[in-house]
Amino acid sequence: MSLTSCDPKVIVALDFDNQNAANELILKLDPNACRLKIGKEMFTYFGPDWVKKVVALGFDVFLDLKFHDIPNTVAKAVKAAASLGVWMVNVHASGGPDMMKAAIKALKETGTNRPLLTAVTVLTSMDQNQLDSVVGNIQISEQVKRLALLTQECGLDGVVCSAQEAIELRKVLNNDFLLVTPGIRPIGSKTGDQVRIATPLSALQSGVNYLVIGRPITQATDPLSSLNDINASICHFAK
Ligand SMILES: O=c1ccn([C@@H]2O[C@H](COP(=O)(O)O)[C@@H](O)[C@H]2O)c(=O)[nH]1
Repeated sequence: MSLTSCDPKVIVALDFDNQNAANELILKLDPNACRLKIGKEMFTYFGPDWVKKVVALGFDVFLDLKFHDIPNTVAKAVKAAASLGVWMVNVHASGGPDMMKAAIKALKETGTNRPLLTAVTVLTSMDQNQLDSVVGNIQISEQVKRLALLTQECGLDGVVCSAQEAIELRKVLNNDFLLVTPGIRPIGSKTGDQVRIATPLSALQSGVNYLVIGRPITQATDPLSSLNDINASICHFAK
């Protein structure tokens, strides 16, 4: 079953080292059925011109470069990302309030059709031990909540978090503040390096806005069928 929606919930993470392989998949996809995410690997190999080509095909593109630097540098970087016509860009919330405020200010100055700006809270590959070795003495759920509230105070559009935190976050954040969640694994798919995972349906039931899904689609024998199955499983949430 294929499903088309004017607000596709699935963002397909294109993590390929081969542009032809990515293009082959993209040509099978429908911008009404999914959005696309281009991350550090593909951006580093294939650059801004390729991003513009994907945008020109009509896809909403999340440029997932997770900027984390001093405010002036990040402000200029998000402005450069906006010039590619992408739908969403992101920074690390742990870069702090001055950096996040500089980034959203720079985007607002680019005009009304600016990309959405989200901030990464705690990577979905991290468990409590990993977090303890970076930031001591705080539970993952608390750290995610702290960074999400800070991100909202700084005026950004949403956060990247795990769907496991969504129910608690929805209690304290504005309804229109976006929750974008990687670590999505349909039942039976390999976890890989993801730790804080959820199924597509349970994520949306928890209040998530967008599902970032890479390998369960891109590494499937039939990626289009995998995407269609996921969309069918969440058709209740399609607008
Ligand atoms: O906390 C985060 C932030 C970003 N990601 C990115 O999402 C995709 C997930 O791909 P899968 O193949 O579905 O695991 C990947 O591009 C990551 O860089 C994340 O996983 N967690």
